[in-house]
Formats: sequence, C-alpha cells, structure tokens
Amino acid sequence: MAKTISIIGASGSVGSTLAAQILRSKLLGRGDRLQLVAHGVSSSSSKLLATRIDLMDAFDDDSVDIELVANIQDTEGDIVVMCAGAGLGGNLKDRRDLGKFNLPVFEEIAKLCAEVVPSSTFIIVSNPVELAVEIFAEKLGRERVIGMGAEQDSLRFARAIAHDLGLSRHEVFASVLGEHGQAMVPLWSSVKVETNDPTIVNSLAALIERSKEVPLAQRAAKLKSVVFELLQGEQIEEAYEVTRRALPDARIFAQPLITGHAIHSTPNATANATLRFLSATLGTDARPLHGQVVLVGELASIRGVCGVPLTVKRDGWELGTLSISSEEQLSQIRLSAASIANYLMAVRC
Ligand SMILES: NC(=O)c1ccc[n+]([C@@H]2O[C@H](COP(=O)([O-])OP(=O)(O)OC[C@H]3O[C@@H](n4cnc5c(N)ncnc54)[C@H](O)[C@@H]3O)[C@@H](O)[C@H]2O)c1
Repeated sequence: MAKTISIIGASGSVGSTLAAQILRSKLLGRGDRLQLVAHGVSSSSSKLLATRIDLMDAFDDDSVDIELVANIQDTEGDIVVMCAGAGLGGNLKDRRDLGKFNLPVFEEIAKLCAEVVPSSTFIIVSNPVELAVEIFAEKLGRERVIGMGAEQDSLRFARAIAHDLGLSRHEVFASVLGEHGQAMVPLWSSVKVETNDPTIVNSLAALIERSKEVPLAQRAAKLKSVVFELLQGEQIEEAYEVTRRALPDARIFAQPLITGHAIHSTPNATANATLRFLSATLGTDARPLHGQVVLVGELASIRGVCGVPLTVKRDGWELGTLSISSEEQLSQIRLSAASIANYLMAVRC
C-alpha cells in the first residue's frame, strides 16, 4: 500500500534535512508520497517550491511523489513529522524558553491535524518536545504521539561514551530518559558495550566511578556556565574542547548548545534520530527506541509526559524494557517527570 509521510515545518533546518535523509534512506518508493507542508505563508511556500525542485533533481530516480502542500489543512500523511516552531538562538538559551513562543503554534497545528489526519502517527521534533507531545496527545490521543528528543539524547550519550572508550557508536547502547532538556536523566546502568575486551570494560567501569564523585546536576551546571561564557566570545573551538574533557553524562547537556549556537540548529543529528522512528513505524527497523510520551502510570507510577524506552510500530508506541539498577535512578526519572509537569503547568496557565 502506498505510504505518505508529511513534514510540517519542512522549510526549516531540521525539516529540509529530514526530507533529504528520508529520500536518501529509500524508506519511500515508487508511488509513495513525501509531503512538504508549509503554513499558508507565501515565504514558507516559496522556499518549499525551491526545496521540492532541488530534492527532485537529487532523488527523482526513485519516483517518490514529492508534493508541496501550502496549508496544514491539506496534510494527508500516514505519518506526520512535526518540525515547526521557533528554535534556540539569541536570548533563548534553554528549550524551556521556547514554550511561550511555540505554545500557540502547537495548539493551532494540533487542532488542524485532529481535523484532517486524526488516525496518523505523529513524530514530534519541535521544542519543547514535552509541551508539543502533551498538546498533540490531548487532541489526537496519546497512543500515536511520540517525541523523539530522548532518542536524540540517547544517541548523543552513546556517542560520547564510544568516543571516550575508543569505540564506534554502533558498539554502544545507552539510554537517556526524562526530559529532553534540563531534567534529562542519562542512565549509566543502561550502558552496554559490544565487546569483552577487558581494557574497554575496565575503562567503562572507571568512567562510571568518576561520574559518582560529583553529582551530575552540579557538573552539568558548571559545564554549561563555562560554555555560555565561551560562546559569548564566539570561542566555539574552546567550548567544544571543554565539553570533550567533561564526562559523557555532563557533555550531552552542553555540546548541543554549542552546535545550536554556531549553526542555529542540529539538523543532521535530529533528522537521523527522527528517521529511526519513521523506519520503526513503517516496520523496517525493530531497534529499541527512546521517546517522550504521555504515561498514565505504566512506569514508576508516572502520569504525564516523560522520556522512556519504547518500541514503535505502525499503530503506535509501547513501553520498552527499562534497565534500571537502583531505586535511586527510578526516583531520578520520577523527579524529571515532576519537573516536566511543573514546567508544563507554568507555561500553559
Ligand atoms: N527534538 C530535537 O532533538 C530537536 C533538535 C533540533 C531542533 N528541534 C526543534 O525543532 C524545531 C525546528 O527547528 P529548526 O532548526 O528546523 O528551526 P527553523 O527555524 O530552521 O525552522 C522552523 C520551521 O518552523 C516553521 N514555522 C515557524 N512558525 C510557524 C508557524 N507559526 N506555523 C507553522 N510553521 C511555522 C518555519 O516555516 C520553518 O519551516 C524547533 O522547535 C527546534 O527547537 C528539536
């Protein structure tokens, strides 16, 4: 059966990079459609007209129908990727700062989607991911609304560990749960390396031991403050160097801020993580994922939005396996969920 993927916010950095990655990955074939959705504003439609031709010049051999959709009301995707809204930059330094700008955008787009594509699966990229997930889940049901931020964070954590151990990321699995932002919870107990090499196993154990010397919140806050100071002087190289010297769990709090500062977004990494959800939804990839979803008590009695391990299929998400080694880590996830809930209440009142 022919498939349609719609990208809302396709003219942005993430949306346009994702469109190219979808076509390059051959997830879609002859007769399938990729909809580039504008929002009824001529500037976004004009950019997408040009983007469409550029994508056709690159990928027309596969005969995917690349369609420009001028208004969100004409979205038809079986899977809809939500990438619309303001991103970080200027005085907006934390993803939570975006809430007040993106709240009306999320409400409007979720309302329109509920009218035209009520049964589709929604992959949420826009920040704050938790806010968009809550709003979309209210309008469309929680079963098929998934934020991809936790997968992005987990891939970053795995890469940071792989880097320090001299491995490649495909040899490391790691989970980051909770918020896609200041209350994220990198779980050392989830880390698995695909090797029995004692040197590497011992190096990982040493990293874990070092991570216990100073609480993560303290290390991450200090690192971010040093990074912000360096960014004020546009010292990008020095800022990356400082993060490289930090432990992987703190590094992932700060490195995306540098990338966001320098190139406004994190388009390739975000598109890559989003592609995993598209592959899972289309049934071509069964790897475990991590994502922000609305829970109703399935995990640690949490009710509300939280990043958790997931398996994703065409008809939505299911809770995946949680590798938790202690009650302390479970309580960190509960605290993160509580922090998300407080933030959502404040931004929506
Ligand atoms: N979850 C993640 O890991 C992750 C990573 C990077 C970016 N993001 C988020 O994704 C979103 C897009 O990021 P980007 O870097 O592509 O930003 P961008 O500024 O390059 O693109 C924004 C897109 O949103 C559209 N848009 C803006 N206002 C709109 C409105 N009122 N209605 C409909 N569409 C509107 C724009 O036309 C454009 O297509 C941001 O919210 C950003 O914070 C999330």
